[in-house]
Amino acid sequence: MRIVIVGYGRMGREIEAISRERGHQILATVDPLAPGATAASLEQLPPLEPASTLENPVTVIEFALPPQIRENVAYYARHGWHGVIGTTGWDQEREEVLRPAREAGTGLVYGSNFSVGANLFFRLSRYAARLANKTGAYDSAVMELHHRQKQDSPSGTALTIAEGLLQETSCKNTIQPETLHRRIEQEELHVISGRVGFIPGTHTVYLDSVADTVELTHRARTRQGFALGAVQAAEWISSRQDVVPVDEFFNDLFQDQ
Ligand SMILES: NC(=O)C1=CN([C@@H]2O[C@H](COP(=O)(O)OP(=O)(O)OC[C@H]3O[C@@H](n4cnc5c(N)ncnc54)[C@H](O)[C@@H]3O)[C@@H](O)[C@H]2O)C=CC1
Ligand SMILES: O=C(O)C1=N[C@H](C(=O)O)C[C@H](O)C1
Repeated sequence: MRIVIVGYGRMGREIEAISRERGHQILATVDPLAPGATAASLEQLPPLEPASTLENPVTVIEFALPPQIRENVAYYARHGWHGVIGTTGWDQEREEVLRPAREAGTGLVYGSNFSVGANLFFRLSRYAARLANKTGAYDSAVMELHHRQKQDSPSGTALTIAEGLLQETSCKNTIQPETLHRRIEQEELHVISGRVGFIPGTHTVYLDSVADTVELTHRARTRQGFALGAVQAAEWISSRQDVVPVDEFFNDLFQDQ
């Protein structure tokens, strides 16, 4: 695969290492600040030869920051690049961001967490919430802890977990990500964020009743799990022509339709 890496920070460097281990070619790394990047912006990148085609695609893997996501995805679509978008913090403009790729018919897979473990966890926490909901006895909440450098809050992963819980919990209909200075309403699902030290990403779902608490936790030990999943998703999307959430990649991997 011919890969361009956009965002050459902690994740970009992990992705470069894993891509090389898997025999892929890194055409360029793009980052306005990171030392060692090939170009500071997409516009400064020389034309890639040969250009991206369905038979010989360029696949971009982006783990950057959200302010320029709209321009970036439009650029990838214009150049016929397929892509993996791991950048978080742009959920509220999802459809506008993805539209150019849908119109261009390039393959694009996006998601808040590309690790196998987190994607197992999305499914397990949703299943647990479904069972708890049937009893009518359990309240729920989500808590996430990340390193001090993280810029968005709550994490994209916490929001994905929370969206899954909302789907399964009849008495809740809204995510509450703020610190509250009042009693929480029954229909609000509290999502609590903490920032400390170097934690790569820990997410806990609480299902709490008068009798007991069920706690489900996913704890990333390093960033390698995120990066390996992203490179595998890039291999998968490079021969497709649709725009899909990462869930679809994991449906194939888990053979869970
Ligand atoms: N989906 C997933 O599995 C995961 C997603 N993430 C997300 O990936 C993103 C990056 O995470 P890290 O690598 O830890 O952050 P980081 O801060 O180490 O690296 C981000 C890099 O992106 C660069 N950047 C900012 N705007 C850019 C642009 N327009 N074009 C190119 N580069 C740009 C910054 O200069 C920085 O070097 C965050 O949004 C984070 O939440 C992180 C881990 C896993
Ligand atoms: O910024 C991070 O580090 C992470 N971001 C993603 C998120 O926002 O969910 C994934 C992972 O938790 C690490």
